[in-house]
Amino acid sequence: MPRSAPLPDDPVIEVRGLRMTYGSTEVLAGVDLTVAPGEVVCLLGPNGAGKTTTIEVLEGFRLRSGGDVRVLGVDPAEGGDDWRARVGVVLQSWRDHARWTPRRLLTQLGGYYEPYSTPQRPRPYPVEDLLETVGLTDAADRRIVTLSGGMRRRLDVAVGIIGRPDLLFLDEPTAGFDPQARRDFHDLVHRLSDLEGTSILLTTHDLAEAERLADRILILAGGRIVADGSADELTRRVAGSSEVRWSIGGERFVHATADPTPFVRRLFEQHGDAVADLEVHRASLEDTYIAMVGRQGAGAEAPRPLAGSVR
Ligand SMILES: Nc1ncnc2c1ncn2[C@@H]1O[C@H](COP(=O)(O)OP(=O)(O)OP(=O)(O)O)[C@@H](O)[C@H]1O
Repeated sequence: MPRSAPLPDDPVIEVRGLRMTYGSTEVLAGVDLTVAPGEVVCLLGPNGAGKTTTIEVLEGFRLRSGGDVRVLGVDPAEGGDDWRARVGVVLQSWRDHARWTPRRLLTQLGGYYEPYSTPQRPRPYPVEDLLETVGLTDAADRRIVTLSGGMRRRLDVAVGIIGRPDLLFLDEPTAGFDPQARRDFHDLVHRLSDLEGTSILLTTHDLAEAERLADRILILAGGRIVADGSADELTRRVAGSSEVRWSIGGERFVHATADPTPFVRRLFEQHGDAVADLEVHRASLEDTYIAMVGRQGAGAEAPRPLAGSVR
């Protein structure tokens, strides 16, 4: 049945039952995910979980084995030039045009987007602005082959956004970035999302980065999405508890609780000034991630408590 034109509030990505097998190996066993317009969603998962595979199917670079996939209302396997012009891609590694300069490459690529410019979304991004935005102004006329790894990566990001995409895919965009470059990149993602309304799906192994950037985090493990929510939601849902540590008269205590405030209040009501060395440790996204992925690996269903009460 033909689909009607997508509405502005339709999901930019809608995936149901995505499957991918390489030979006899099933990598994706039924992935469901949705990305709303303007959302920044981060896909996490261990090495080999299938994050790049998922992203490349959505980009239209890989043919899936099964399932229903819509990106900007179109099946990426059938996306035409006008669809592709609305999608920005930053691959894990991109090695081409080594003898060109960043300015020449971006000018050339930008030209391809001109026919797809609209009053709401002028295309391409002005090259000088973009060079400035990604911090490559001073390197704009150097041959690409002479750029450092981090500068190459900035150029990769610039290539991904030169067409002012509605939807941007970023596969491990900050691998090899120094802390300053990483912070600049995070600012750029916020700007793209807040000012340009760009929807973004990114993969990373840096959980602090996921926490800082993502409106929503998806964890891919065992071929499926095993967790979907904001960093706070996942931490509460999966780990479910904070850890309170204290000592009284030199003896140390630990207690796990979902709600540490009333627990600490009672502790002081009972023991007053005798309570020393008080620490409240909220489960981190890393605790949550390890619990989720570990649970998947063990095939167990019950949440694993982070800490038990010793008294
Ligand atoms: N073209 C291919 N042919 C056969 N197997 C492949 C192919 N591409 C990927 N794989 C396998 O599929 C699995 C998922 O790979 P993928 O690169 O999607 O994982 P990933 O989650 O992105 O991993 P990483 O975090 O290490 O980048 C891996 O076991 C990989 O070896």
